[in-house]
Amino acid sequence: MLRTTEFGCSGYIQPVFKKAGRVEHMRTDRRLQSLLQTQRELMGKELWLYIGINTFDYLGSILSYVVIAIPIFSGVYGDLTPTELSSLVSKNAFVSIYLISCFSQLIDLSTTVSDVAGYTHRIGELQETLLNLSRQWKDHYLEAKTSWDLDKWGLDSSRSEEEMVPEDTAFLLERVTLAVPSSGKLLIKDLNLKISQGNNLLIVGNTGTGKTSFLRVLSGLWESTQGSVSMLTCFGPHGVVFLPQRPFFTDGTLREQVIYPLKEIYPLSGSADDERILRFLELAGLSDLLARTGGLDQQVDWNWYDILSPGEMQRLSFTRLFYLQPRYAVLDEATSALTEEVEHELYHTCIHLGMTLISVGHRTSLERFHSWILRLCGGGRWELTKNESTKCLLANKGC
Ligand SMILES: Nc1ncnc2c1ncn2[C@@H]1O[C@H](COP(=O)(O)OP(=O)(O)OP(=O)(O)O)[C@@H](O)[C@H]1O
Repeated sequence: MLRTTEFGCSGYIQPVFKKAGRVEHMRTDRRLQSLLQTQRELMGKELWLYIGINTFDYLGSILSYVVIAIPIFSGVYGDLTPTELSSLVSKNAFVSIYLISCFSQLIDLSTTVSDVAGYTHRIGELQETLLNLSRQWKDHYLEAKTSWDLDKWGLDSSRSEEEMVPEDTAFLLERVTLAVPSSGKLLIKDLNLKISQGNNLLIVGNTGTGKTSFLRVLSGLWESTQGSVSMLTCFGPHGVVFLPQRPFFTDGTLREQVIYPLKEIYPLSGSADDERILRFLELAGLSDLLARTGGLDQQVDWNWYDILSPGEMQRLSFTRLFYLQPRYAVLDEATSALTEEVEHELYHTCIHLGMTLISVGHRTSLERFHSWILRLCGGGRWELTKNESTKCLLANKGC
């Protein structure tokens, strides 16, 4: 029986899947029929090829006797003794059969060659795409920007003084226009924005107005259509960490989930690291997870997506964020599965740990943690407003 995970469903989708059993059965059946139809067509074509090859093999050997029979019966070899004649017939049959076998091998070889050509073509295409991607990557991002140990952009002495950007700035956007790459739908037009330390930014707007796309541009996944986007800090604990809408988990122990994507620092980090992780698990409300896994380093054979509820997944991503403690945290609806109270606690901890937040969210309760609000209105329109009510709240680093 197929497990639900083989359909890409986590345990939390099972009830829906169970009720939709008949529909799924019909859809699977339809796909299977289409697969069988393709196989039938393929077999139909291959059948004629194999009939041709085998007929050539068998009839070819008979044909050699027919060919030699004509001169024998027409008297061309009338002066040969029966022994010489039989030797001639067998020699002729041997040569013919050898020739036919060589032809058969050539035909077999052509099938193999066409298979190899197909594979080579695919590998070639993959290589070409990878080359193009790496070329694009090199064109648009300095190698140093992707490094975790990047020196600050502001310290680059090759830049003139006018070009210098304050060290506490993470992103600088100049006249940025953004459209969906596949459809060209305009999302943001002519946006100027500087995201610097201590200025938390909340991005709001209706569904599909481009909030997540804007974060994609900040992270460098998408390019802006016009204008320039500069990321002036590095990815990682000393710079910026992105928390996506759907948390990402690797396979492995609880510690590996928390410290991801760091791996090498453990076990050098020692017991102080354990204490930090335990504290952050507690702050994120996940102390019970330790009992479920049997310890930080206990190997587990489950898929983390199957055993955690959506809310627990978001709490675990926050544990990771607390552990990495970056200067900037980009949160894409990172608390959508949690209650307002929990959201309040998690945001409070982030601010307390000194992070500058760039959040996407729909709840108005988020506004209190952000000093700037960028509202995307659709069709490229946007509004950037200062949220005065948070002044003392953020200054006190508490709510
Ligand atoms: N990978 C993609 N390929 C093509 N179009 C995309 C892709 N991702 C998003 N879009 C389109 O870009 C537009 C903006 O999507 P985006 O996810 O940024 O919206 P959003 O404001 O974050 O929405 P939501 O509030 O639902 O998360 C939508 O029309 C969407 O269909």
